[in-house]
Amino acid sequence: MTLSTLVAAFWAMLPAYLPNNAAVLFGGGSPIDGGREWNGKRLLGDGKTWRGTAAGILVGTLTACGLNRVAAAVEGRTSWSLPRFPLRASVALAAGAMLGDIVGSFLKRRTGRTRGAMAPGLDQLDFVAGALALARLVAPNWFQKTFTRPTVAVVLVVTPLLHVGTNVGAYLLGLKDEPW
Ligand SMILES: CC(C)=CCC/C(C)=C/CC/C(C)=C/CC/C(C)=C/COC[C@@H](COP(=O)(O)O)OC/C=C(\C)CC/C=C(\C)CC/C=C(\C)CCC=C(C)C
Ligand SMILES: Nc1ccn([C@@H]2O[C@H](COP(=O)(O)OP(=O)(O)OP(=O)(O)O)[C@@H](O)[C@H]2O)c(=O)n1
Ligand SMILES: [Mg+2]
Repeated sequence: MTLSTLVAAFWAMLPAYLPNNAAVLFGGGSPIDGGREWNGKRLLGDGKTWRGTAAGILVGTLTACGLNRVAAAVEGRTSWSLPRFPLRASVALAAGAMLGDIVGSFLKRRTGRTRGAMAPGLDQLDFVAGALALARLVAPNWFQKTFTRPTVAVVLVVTPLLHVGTNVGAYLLGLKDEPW
């Protein structure tokens, strides 16, 4: 795991990382499932809101646009490979992260976990699966160039660490009711 692969993986994943942070900061309001239940359990729960999802997609897409400008500004001055994000890849990473997180919540409700309950592994990787799957679907050539096997391996190892770290950080700052 070289530093260059670490940087490329983190860079490529930022448009999928920051949507989760944005949803924490700007989320709330009407739940996506409208309070609907299935077999006596909520479809998604109050933790998945329209505002949080929209904020996440917007912030993730804007993050990718900003990273493209940073990459252009430092081009030639760094040996690191800083991927550029086509618009459809940007939106796919951000929307896929939100969609993956929503599917994670759907599965958590089906297993009887209440909103905010811990689901180790699922909590840390549901949004990664959604982001990578949607990006691969809508921008296959870009995806293949950007998410090489080593990069995906780094993403799968490093993301849970970052996820736990930022959740604990947000909990300590009073931004989340639980540190996961
Ligand atoms: C990484 C380690 C070991 C320690 C990190 C400590 C740290 C960075 C604490 C910051 C906490 C904080 C206040 C962050 C601000 C954003 C925020 C409100 C985070 C809360 O979100 C937590 C969580 C929500 O996801 P969930 O709904 O699925 O539970 O976020 C999940 C984390 C990820 C999706 C992956 C990790 C995310 C990042 C590395 C992005 C963090 C980026 C920033 C804190 C801003 C820095 C910006 C750039 C461009 C580097
Ligand atoms: N699509 C989303 C995702 C997250 N959030 C906000 O971000 C917080 C943290 O997200 P997460 O940990 O994924 O939700 P939980 O509250 O833990 O709910 P669940 O058990 O369904 O994961 C949520 O409580 C909610 O306030 C939101 O509004 N909309
Ligand atoms: Mg949670």
